[in-house]
Amino acid sequence: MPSMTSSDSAQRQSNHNTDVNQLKKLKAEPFARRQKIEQHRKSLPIAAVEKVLLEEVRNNDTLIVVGETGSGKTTQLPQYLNNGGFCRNGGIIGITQPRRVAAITVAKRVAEECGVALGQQVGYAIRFEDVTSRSTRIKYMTDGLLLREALLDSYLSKYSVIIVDEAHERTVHTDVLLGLLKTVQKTRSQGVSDAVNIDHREAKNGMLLEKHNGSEVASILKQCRGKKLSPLKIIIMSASLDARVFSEYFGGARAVHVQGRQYPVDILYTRQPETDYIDATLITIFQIHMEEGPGDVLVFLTGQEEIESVERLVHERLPQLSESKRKLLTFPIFSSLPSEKQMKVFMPAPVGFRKVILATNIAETSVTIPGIKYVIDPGMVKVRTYEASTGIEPLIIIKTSKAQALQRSGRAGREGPGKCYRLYPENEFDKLKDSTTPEIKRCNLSNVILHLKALGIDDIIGFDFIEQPDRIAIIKSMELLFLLGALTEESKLSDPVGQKMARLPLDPIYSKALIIASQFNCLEEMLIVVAMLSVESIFYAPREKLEESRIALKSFASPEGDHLTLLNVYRASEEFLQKSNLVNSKEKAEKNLRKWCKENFINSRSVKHARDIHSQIRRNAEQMGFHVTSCGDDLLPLRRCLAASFFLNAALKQPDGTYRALSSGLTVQIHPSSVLFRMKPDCIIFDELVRTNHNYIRNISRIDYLWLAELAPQCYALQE
Ligand SMILES: Nc1ncnc2c1ncn2[C@@H]1O[C@H](COP(=O)(O)OP(=O)(O)OP(=O)(O)O)[C@@H](O)[C@H]1O
Repeated sequence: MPSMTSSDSAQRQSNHNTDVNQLKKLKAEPFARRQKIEQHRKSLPIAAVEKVLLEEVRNNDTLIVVGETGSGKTTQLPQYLNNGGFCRNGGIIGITQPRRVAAITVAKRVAEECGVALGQQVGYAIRFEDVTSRSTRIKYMTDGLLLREALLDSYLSKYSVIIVDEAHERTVHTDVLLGLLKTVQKTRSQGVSDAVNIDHREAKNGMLLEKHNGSEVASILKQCRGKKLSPLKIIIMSASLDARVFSEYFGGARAVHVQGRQYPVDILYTRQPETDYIDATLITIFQIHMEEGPGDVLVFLTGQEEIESVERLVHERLPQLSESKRKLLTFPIFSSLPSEKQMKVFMPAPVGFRKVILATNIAETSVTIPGIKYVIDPGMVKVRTYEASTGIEPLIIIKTSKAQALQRSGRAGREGPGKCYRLYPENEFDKLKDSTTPEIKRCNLSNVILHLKALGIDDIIGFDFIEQPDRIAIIKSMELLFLLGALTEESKLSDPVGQKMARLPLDPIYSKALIIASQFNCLEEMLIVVAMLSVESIFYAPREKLEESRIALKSFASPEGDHLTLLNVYRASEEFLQKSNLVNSKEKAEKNLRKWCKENFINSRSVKHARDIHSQIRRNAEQMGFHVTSCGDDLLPLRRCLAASFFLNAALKQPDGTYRALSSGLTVQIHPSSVLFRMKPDCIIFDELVRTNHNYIRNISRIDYLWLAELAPQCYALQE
């Protein structure tokens, strides 16, 4: 054993001191952080009315809470309710958000505030991802997810309180959820009071529940007994809500206003309207960067393309600045970006750097992005619309509503005073619509109808929507469901096709594809195709390496089209990962896969996302009793199966090389990203139609024209 010299000993001593100090620091850090969080919580405007709010919820079954952005509604109210005893008897407080990113980030924040691990007392659930456990009491989720839960438990019996957050957004899911919650609340309180009465009588007469008239009451009562159903409390929440509409809908429900915002936000307008808002955005980014103090910038743009072009322009101009001023980093965030990549915007910028986040309206509500002090709002937003006559859903760019403008400015001023640059004159703001047209009035309703039917609500036109959707849109969507075999001629959910389609968390056409694939013995392949179609941008082609990326794509390309190409990519990536796993640790294998993807111009995050979706839908399919079998090397059944499910998106080549979509009669063109762009087969099916300056169709497969009449006789007949 080496002898210890005095200097060694001194070294050891100093090491020991460092260790102790580090330990102390480690222990002190969370403590200091917790103290800071506690102080922050107390300083929020909502903290002053905690007791009042609890009283209001106790006294009212439905409550509308309006409070300025950043006042603490989303993060605090669920915690108050939990501490106030609303989770007694195992009840859960569910909070719905219109967007995944909000559900995830808010849950993380609240778990931290509560000092618990995410997924324990505080968790979240979004489609394809459930981070909750038996001990979860505060659960953030998307509104769509709660709707799906209602299919399995129509009384939403595990929830004692449901908070519908950001209700002003009026997404189609929010609107359907409101109608559903209204019914559930009524049934549950009826059930509970009946249960009390009957229990009382039962005790007196020794009568058995089963003898009671009315099978519905009896079944509710069974649930009430088994699960101790309590009345459901509903809270509707937003910063920019017309409380009157919601109050009337819930029979005169009480509305409370939480006064005060945490920090002031200075709103600046332009003097003149801007002719080119992208250019104005760029100028404002650099103006802030050159003239304003520290703080990150959040820019609202309309979509991925705009975001990528602004990002490119920023990087082109950056080298023109002096070296010390080049410390500016850009981060994109849009909905088709995988969650892990979206989360990058929440990481602090390196010291000395300014972060510029280029976002769609995904970052508009509920989220707090640390460091944001400046918001740039050009006042535009991209929305999906629905043309019932052609059945297409074009995306158009329109002006935001006042409610959206307020939400956007509310993203500054969350950690300190902020500034919002609206790139239009002040008098333009006054002309904006108060709120956005509810999505239910401008979308394809087939999913909604399928869902309501599965919940046992057959009379769609008579359903108590907060605002009635267009009758023609309802009829068109029912027609689509009928042609897919989901509805019977009496407009009932068909058994088993419609029932199965409603249970799968997918668009009706994708669900249909899985159902047929299980009959065609190619479900294994179709699960992969559907998972790959559910993510965006599998391939990327950087401008400077266009030729290389084209060559890479060729090695996966199938002459039959994009669906089989996607299958090839998925399989090749799986094969690579499996081989790599044999000789490497899991982390190393994943790292190698990322490298492989990069070399092949494949978006590794999209492939990972597709893998996650694949395992989730495969689980769903197995739980539903589907047999997951493969068609092997002969992919003909898969192609026939695509024709049998996507038949409503069939198109025929015309002499000039464009296509005619058979169901809408529209002239469409193959998108340049398709492997069939040059081949142009005679008859094809496509996955989606995107309207830009052309009607582009994407994700296309070659089919045989005769298959249409054979596999979709309800739609097509052979001409004599
Ligand atoms: N992830 C986070 N990181 C840091 N601070 C946060 C985070 N989430 C919330 N906060 C802080 O808590 C405050 C209250 O946030 P909360 O989301 O509860 O407000 P809100 O009233 O629901 O606002 P909004 O209507 O904009 O959703 C924010 O202003 C911010 O200071």
